[in-house]
Amino acid sequence: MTLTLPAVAKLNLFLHITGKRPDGYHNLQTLFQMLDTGDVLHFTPNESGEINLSCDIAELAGQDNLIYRAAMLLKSLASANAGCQIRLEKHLPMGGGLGGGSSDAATTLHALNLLWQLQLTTAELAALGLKLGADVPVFVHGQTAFAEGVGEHLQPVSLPEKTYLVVTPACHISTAAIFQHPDLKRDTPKISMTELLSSPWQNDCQPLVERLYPIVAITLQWLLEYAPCRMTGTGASVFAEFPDAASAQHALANLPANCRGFIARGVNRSPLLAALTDTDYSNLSRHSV
Ligand SMILES: C[C@@](CO)(OP(=O)(O)O)[C@H](O)COP(=O)(O)OP(=O)(O)OC[C@H]1O[C@@H](n2ccc(N)nc2=O)[C@H](O)[C@@H]1O
Ligand SMILES: Nc1ncnc2c1ncn2[C@@H]1O[C@H](COP(=O)(O)OP(=O)(O)O)[C@@H](O)[C@H]1O
Repeated sequence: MTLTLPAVAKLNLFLHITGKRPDGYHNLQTLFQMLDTGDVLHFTPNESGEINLSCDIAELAGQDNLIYRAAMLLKSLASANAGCQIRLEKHLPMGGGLGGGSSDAATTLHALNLLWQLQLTTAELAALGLKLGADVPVFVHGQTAFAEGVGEHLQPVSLPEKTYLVVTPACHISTAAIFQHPDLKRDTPKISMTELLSSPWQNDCQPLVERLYPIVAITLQWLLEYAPCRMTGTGASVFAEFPDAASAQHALANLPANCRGFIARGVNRSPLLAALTDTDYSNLSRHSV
């Protein structure tokens, strides 16, 4: 049998950097919006004791993929012959501030927890996920949430479910390079979630990224013709909220040549969480190998 599960994207509706920790990581206050769109992963368990990852994009099939690394974290808790063939259908732009790699890792943790009958709780999976990346826990929990710390202290938030146009200009931005940059604004005062939710939303990385990557600034100027817009994460993707899919489609039809774009709906509960809670997987492992 094969278990197929989604791994959706996120937007940072706002992203404030409130300080730098002694270990070099930064404390954030951010609002993670789950989208209904993303990658798809297929898990076929076996008793080979091996993890095999395949993907049409050859560079993603290696052992540095977050999917492989997530599987190896669980492998150390499973029986020696626990194995799995994993196929990644990659749809999300990579390195675009949409969290695609982190989301793939979170879906992998849930899938193998089920298939190998490890019975880890969501909180335990999130703690394991944090070893892989600051963005992994929010995808493990699968809820639109306000986050603090490096993104691991999460408080679910219920937002109106809006339509977004997400646009990714053709440039690759390293998250680490933005966080290391001396000009990054990293002293935004920490304020309460209630105050944040009712203040204008901004991304502290955006001014620096716009300066270092003019294509991001140009893309934001283009999108601003249609709706107020912002950058997600450390970029390069930008997004705007639209009243309906038709108006988002109108902007998408005029996308600049050097950009990719897609329309997605914001959701309070990710499709992964919906699949995990709405499906009865209790018989899964008996039929799985
Ligand atoms: C900034 C955010 C906002 O959602 O998004 P992205 O643009 O990457 O999607 C995330 O916090 C990114 O999370 P993630 O992409 O998992 O980052 P990680 O792999 O943990 O870290 C990459 C590098 O960024 C820096 N880093 C990351 C997170 C953080 N809170 N402080 C940091 O200083 C560190 O230098 C780290 O070595
Ligand atoms: N499953 C994966 N999907 C995408 N990228 C991955 C994956 N595993 C590792 N990576 C690496 O992580 C980097 C950041 O990926 P991604 O999560 O898409 O971006 P971001 O953190 O900006 O949202 C990629 O450039 C790629 O080298």
